[in-house]
Amino acid sequence: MHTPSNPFTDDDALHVQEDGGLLVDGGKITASGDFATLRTEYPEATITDLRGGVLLPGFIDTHVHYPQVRIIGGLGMPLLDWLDHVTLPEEARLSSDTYARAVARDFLHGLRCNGTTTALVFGSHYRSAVDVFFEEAAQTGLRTVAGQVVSDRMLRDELHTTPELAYSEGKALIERWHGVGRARYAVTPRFSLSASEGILDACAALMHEFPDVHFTSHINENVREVQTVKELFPGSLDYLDTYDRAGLLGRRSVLAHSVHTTDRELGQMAAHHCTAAHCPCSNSALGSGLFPLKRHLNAGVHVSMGTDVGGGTGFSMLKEGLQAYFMQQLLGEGGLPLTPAHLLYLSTRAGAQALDMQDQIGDFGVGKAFDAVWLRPPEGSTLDAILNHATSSSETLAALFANGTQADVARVWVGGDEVFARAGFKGSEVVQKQPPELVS
Ligand SMILES: O=c1[nH]c(=O)c2nc[nH]c2[nH]1
Ligand SMILES: [Zn+2]
Repeated sequence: MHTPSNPFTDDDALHVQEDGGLLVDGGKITASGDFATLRTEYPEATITDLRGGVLLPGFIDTHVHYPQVRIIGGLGMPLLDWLDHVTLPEEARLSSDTYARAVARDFLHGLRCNGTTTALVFGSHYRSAVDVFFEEAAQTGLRTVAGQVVSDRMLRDELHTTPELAYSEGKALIERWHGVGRARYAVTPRFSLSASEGILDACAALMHEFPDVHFTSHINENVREVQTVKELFPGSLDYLDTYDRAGLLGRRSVLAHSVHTTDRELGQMAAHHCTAAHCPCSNSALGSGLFPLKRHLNAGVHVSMGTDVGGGTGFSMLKEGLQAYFMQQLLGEGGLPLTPAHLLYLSTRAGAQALDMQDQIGDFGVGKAFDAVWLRPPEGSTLDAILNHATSSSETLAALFANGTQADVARVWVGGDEVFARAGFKGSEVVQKQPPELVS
């Protein structure tokens, strides 16, 4: 199942192939269709038999923090208290490269064992911890867009930098990592609350010098945060304007949360072709608010989804999709009822568009990389029972979002390379050189 078009504008966006096949060559999809037909057309192809499960495009998480994997679950606080008491003390520990490497491994494992194949990752405030992250990411084969987080006020001294250092360290990281293997760079001021105009200008200088890097930050997440930003930037029209004036907004800009965004800001986000990364579990856990999805879409703002680990509650994009659905239900008249096709789109293709990678990933179209997650619930599990009795593909997809967890992720590929296999599903036992006799 995949969504090669946008279900918010196309009622037939969900494509389902029962007993389908994908021909993969050099990591890319070169043909697709009915399995029996493909088997006749390509008799020499090695077959990976994925019956008994559902194959989806790999999930694309467009907002997630690498230093926060070990503090997931700090419930009971609003954003600014949670940052002070839980998050920033942990982020300061990444001054140690040894600690940072262990955290990076935990983080990357969390992504791939949940079926996430591409992520836009908030890095560390420490340059060396960002190097460590990219080194470890290269080992896993995941696609990562990541950057050094920069701030020069309101956090803790050891996490602050200067505009000059932000520029020089950012430049060195871009030159070392951007476009190397599956890594890309994102210029990442933490949020305007912790950034002077000088830091935002340093970020803009990097983006001017390297026009194909990405930009990401937070926006309009929490009412107290929004008020403080207003006081800190008296010359700006609103929160978005603090980034806009610095020249940071464009097609590759992803702004996380956007819960309390005004109509003026939405109009400007659309005009700049920015993406809002909706993080429903984080918004629920930190009590930030209910994301106005309908207003974003009506204004023409592109929306993707992120887990926001560790404000969010885990790496599962299935859980995130379900929470997005819940929040729209809770909004009543103001909400947008979401179908399983919307949830799949938000978890996959919408993320590819946010990263301007829609020509390479996000669906199973011919020419795309084979980035995929095979969901196969353990035999005897509740989800297994539900899927065995589902009467339509839409029911199957809804059940995956409502019940699916990490335990249901059996195999994951990026560019045709297997990056995760659950115990018992390691490649060789289901790959056969000769086509098996089909068993109905
Ligand atoms: O959810 C969030 N997590 C963070 O780490 C953060 N920093 C600034 N604003 C933030 N919001
Ligand atoms: Zn965040």
